[in-house]
Amino acid sequence: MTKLGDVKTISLTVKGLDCAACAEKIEKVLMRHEGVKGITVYLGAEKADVQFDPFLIKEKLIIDAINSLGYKVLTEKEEALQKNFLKGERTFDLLRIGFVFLLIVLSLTGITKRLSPIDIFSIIAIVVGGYPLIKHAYIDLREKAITANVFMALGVVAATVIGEFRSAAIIAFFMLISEFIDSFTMEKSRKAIKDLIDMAPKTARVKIGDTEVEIPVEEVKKGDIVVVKPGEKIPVEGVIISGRGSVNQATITGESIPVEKKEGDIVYAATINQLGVLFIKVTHTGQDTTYARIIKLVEEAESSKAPVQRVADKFAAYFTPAILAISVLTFLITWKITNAIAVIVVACPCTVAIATPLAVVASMGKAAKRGIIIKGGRYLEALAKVDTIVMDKTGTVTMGDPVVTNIKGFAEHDDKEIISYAAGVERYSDHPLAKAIIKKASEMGVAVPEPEQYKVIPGMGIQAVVNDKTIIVGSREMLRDKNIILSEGIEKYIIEKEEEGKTALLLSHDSILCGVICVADIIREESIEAIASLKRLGFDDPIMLTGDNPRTANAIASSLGIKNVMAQLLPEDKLEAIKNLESSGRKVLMVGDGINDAPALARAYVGIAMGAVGSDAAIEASDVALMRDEWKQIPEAVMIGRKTFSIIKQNLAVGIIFNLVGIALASTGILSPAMAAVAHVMPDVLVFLNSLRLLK
Ligand SMILES: Nc1ncnc2c1ncn2[C@@H]1O[C@H](COP(=O)(O)OP(=O)(O)OP(=O)(O)O)[C@@H](O)[C@H]1O
Ligand SMILES: [Zn+2]
Repeated sequence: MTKLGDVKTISLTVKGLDCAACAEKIEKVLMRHEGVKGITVYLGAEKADVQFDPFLIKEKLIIDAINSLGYKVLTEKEEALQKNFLKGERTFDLLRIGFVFLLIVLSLTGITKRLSPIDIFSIIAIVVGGYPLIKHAYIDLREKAITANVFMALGVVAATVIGEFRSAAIIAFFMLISEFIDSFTMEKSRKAIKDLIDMAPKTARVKIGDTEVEIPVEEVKKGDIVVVKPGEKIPVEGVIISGRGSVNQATITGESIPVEKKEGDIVYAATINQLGVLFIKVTHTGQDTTYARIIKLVEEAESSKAPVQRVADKFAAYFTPAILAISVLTFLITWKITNAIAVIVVACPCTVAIATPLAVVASMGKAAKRGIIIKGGRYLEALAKVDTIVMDKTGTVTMGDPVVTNIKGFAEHDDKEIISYAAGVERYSDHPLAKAIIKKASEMGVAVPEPEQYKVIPGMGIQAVVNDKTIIVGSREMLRDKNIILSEGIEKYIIEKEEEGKTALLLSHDSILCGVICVADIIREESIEAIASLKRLGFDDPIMLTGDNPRTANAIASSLGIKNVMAQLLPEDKLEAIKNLESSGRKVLMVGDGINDAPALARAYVGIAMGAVGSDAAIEASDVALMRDEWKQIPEAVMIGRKTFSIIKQNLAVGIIFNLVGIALASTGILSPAMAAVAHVMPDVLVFLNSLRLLK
């Protein structure tokens, strides 16, 4: 039973959304209904998520409300038929345009001047062509919205009233074309996102007893065993329990060089098994798979508007009343109704409205296909504006998979003893340094004792009781707090190792220093190249942040060509460092692995997480998630941002200049209403062609 106050969410597929104005209209109208709690419209995904109280309003009423605005909400069944449906609608549109065109040609070839067959043809054209315009205008007016539709209808009606039948027919014709282009362009820019969705597998072959049954992918449950043969798409996310394969993960990472997968490895939905037979135990299905979440992120990303779009929306809001005023003024000054009609006809708020979403949707889809998930239009714009690169050390410029390189025992402790105590202390730690020590212990065949009274000091080390001794493992700072003084010889040894880029961990028991363990992490080769290309993009002074000591940090930084290092930072200091940079006016692009630098990633102007595939936390914390663990995607993401933003600016300029020039020419009578209608279509086409460059 539903009761008052319950909130339910439905996700509707809505057809006919052409520009930001549509989204706003739906949001405004629906919110007026009692019981509707919230609504988000995703233009590119053609979706609306509606939160409502089922006690107060029925689902059907919400759908009807959207339909009554002239859109079409698809039921699941209709959605399945969507493609054919769309095709049908398109041919119908084309037929209508063709028909009106024919009538105009006929009327233009007429010889006689009297209201005769020619004008009658024109009038038929006006009725057929004008009908959808007038219908849309009526719907908008009923909602008290003065939109482009209203203008167009006004133009057609006004021209008809003063007996300019041919002009009216031509206006109707070009308005139809303009609407057609708008819907077509939005659809084209959605292509990259659509491609992603289309790649989702539909069926899975599940092993039941000794037989294999092919079932729809929605019916696969967690724990099922799915069989995937060579050349087949992997339908689910899971772990390989037997078999080996060569898997193309391009759908997720954008990288089409296949990855070798064996027992125990994770495979992702929508990737392709090129070689070998795989038996996969399902861990994630449906909306929980990495693939489904990537799609959802990209779809929802649009609701985060680029700031430049807010400016455009504002412009569009003032634009309409301004045009009406100019049109009236034109009439009052020139006393020519045709000039006033031309003004209304040439004015085109749609170009300004679609300029940004067109570019944003195209770029996000394109980037997603390459394994770069950008979580919103505003991050595309932010990527174009960042001026400072900050990166984390461990796991970001290094592999995050350190190994123990040296062990040195003092005061009669041998290597095995040192590593055994250290491993005991680190036994339950997730820190990469801890993993290195535990791995070394097992390589040396040393047992890992059980720690007690375990105390972690973040960014410093760990203290624990092992075999009745109080042991500390950690940085120099950790020991300094305990008043443990290092001899000159030990100090020299540590400095030497640190200058080689190794991290020295000190081990003490009962306030006596008894050993040093050196750990080294491998630098990612491609980070050197990527940092060099970032410098070419104008990021002259990249900054490295680390909790490690300054000597080790500097050794690593200098091999990357980085001069600016902030070392010995506690986790909260990293956040502070980003805050300080931003308050000094810098726009920071932070690169991290999303594991222990999530707050800094979230705080930065743009946070990019490396190797986010398989790490929910990293995808969550970042603004841009890289599905491939590759540095070269960072300059690529910056380039995508810059290119998109410059195309948006060009689009807006085209829209604004065309309108200004067009209105000037129309009000002075240089553009006739018919010519104005032709001119109206041009900026849309230009903006469309310009945005298509992003899909390349
Ligand atoms: N579990 C641990 N065992 C031993 N030493 C530790 C441990 N955790 C931290 N330390 C010491 O504290 C220092 C800083 O650790 P922190 O976790 O802040 O940075 P990190 O992950 O090593 O490097 P980065 O900041 O570049 O990611 C380490 O270099 C190490 O000396
Ligand atoms: Zn000792």
